[in-house]
Amino acid sequence: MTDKQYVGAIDQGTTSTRFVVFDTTGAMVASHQVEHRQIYPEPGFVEHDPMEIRANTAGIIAEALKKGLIEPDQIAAVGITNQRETTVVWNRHTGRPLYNAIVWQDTRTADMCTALKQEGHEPLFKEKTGLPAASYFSGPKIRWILDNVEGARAAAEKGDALFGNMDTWLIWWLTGGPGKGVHVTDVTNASRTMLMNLETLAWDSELLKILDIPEKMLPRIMASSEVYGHAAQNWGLAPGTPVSGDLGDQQAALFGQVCFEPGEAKNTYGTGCFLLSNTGQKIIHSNHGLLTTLGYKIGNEPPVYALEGSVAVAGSLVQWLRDNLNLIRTSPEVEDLAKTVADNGGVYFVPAFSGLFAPHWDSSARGLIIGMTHYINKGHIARAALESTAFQVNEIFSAMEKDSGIPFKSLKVDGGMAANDLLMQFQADLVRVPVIRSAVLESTVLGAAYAAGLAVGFWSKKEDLRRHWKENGQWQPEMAAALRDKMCAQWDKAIKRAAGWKEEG
Ligand SMILES: Nc1ncnc2c1ncn2[C@@H]1O[C@H](COP(=O)(O)OP(=O)(O)O)[C@@H](O)[C@H]1O
Ligand SMILES: O=P(O)(O)OC[C@H](O)CO
Repeated sequence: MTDKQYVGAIDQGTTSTRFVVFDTTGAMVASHQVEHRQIYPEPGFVEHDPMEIRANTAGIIAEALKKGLIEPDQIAAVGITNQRETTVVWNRHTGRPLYNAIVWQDTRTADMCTALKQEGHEPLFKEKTGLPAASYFSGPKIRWILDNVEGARAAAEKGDALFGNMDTWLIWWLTGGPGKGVHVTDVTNASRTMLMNLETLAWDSELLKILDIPEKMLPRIMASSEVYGHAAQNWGLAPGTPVSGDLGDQQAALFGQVCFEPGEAKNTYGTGCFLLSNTGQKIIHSNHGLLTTLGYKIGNEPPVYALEGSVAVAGSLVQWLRDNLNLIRTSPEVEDLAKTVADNGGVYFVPAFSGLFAPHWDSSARGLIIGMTHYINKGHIARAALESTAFQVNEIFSAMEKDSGIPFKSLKVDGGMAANDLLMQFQADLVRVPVIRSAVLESTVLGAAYAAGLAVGFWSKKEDLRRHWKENGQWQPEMAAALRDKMCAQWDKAIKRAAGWKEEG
């Protein structure tokens, strides 16, 4: 037990990093968030500056505590959750990254993945890691850095270069950096690398050999809730604060939405959109294009697995309407713009900006807007953009039902884009079950706080966390079945036209 009043968690997301402080009831008491630069050096490349993210993280911790009038020594423990797959390789002596972070959305390794398929390796990756050979995952990104950044391979082979996703990078710095920082990750993040064996929860030497990645550079794989190390000076935290929760953001949302039983599922609408369903201690391999992934592992308890449907582009399409087309000034304005028209006017928008993820796994697909006529105005484009998220979710929802063999009775949702009521109604119309929105849209960061708090006795057992969950809004299916089916058929046609667009090379 602890006499401290709060737990804090860092959410290192694709577009921003936030620090949130929670009390014992799971209520948010303070938070602060800053965006970081999106770096697009060429089509298909997406990078972040790891040093910028590191500096932002220190800043937001101090600012959140200041805003909430919270003293650092009132924080019992800190958790972290992160955009998954995004890959950093850095020098262990200086802490300098060898290259920018290669973001999960980046498709530069598409040809490498095609080659893995052509060489017949994909079934082994699927069987051992639950993942197809796709540019989305960390393994190919590490290999790209080793092959393309001068000196990287030699440094990795000597043990001078370390790999990490954003959790590993930040925990290493948080616990002291060069010479002191712990080099760790958790099972959920490791399960997104194409390198971890789902059964042994260890790096798989056969897969490392195929991708030619030295094991020396990989972090130690730990549970999602255990003490990894303690905060160093200069992070705005009391030195010695336990760092004790680590989950990839989508698994953190599953945990934050208290989906602890097999069959419980959640869908998070953020930059991308991710539907995860708890499958308990069973490793279920999908026959419908879903991923098998780790759900969470609490201390010494057995691991919990999940099935996942991943959508690459959801809220980021709204940001694109804002930043690249200047159709709106803020993301929430997309709802008002979409409401200026009664329907999509026949327009379908397939946002395959990073290829298509589940259930298609087509790295060569590219975005399209189809069905254009003189009648179409910006309201229709906004509406089609919002609808594209719901259509993609509907595809993974159906795949999930087919794989599990059990129809869902409802869909629990969260994430920044779930604030959009028009989208929630259209989503309910497509999936034909009630859509139930959690009162805490930031379930991601709450899940990381829960994991950190459980490890230090701030909360004694996960079952106690259920009582904190509250609903904020429900949407019932209203659309006539014939119209819904017609729209889904149009969407299928649009998807087929986006497929296979980019030539190799
Ligand atoms: N009212 C809204 N309608 C549509 N999209 C929204 C709305 N509010 C936020 N978004 C989108 O949601 C995303 C932010 O959600 P968040 O959960 O913070 O994402 P992440 O954790 O991926 O950074 C952004 O892409 C933004 O464009
Ligand atoms: O940053 P988010 O919340 O969109 O999440 C990104 C995912 O973790 C990518 O797999």
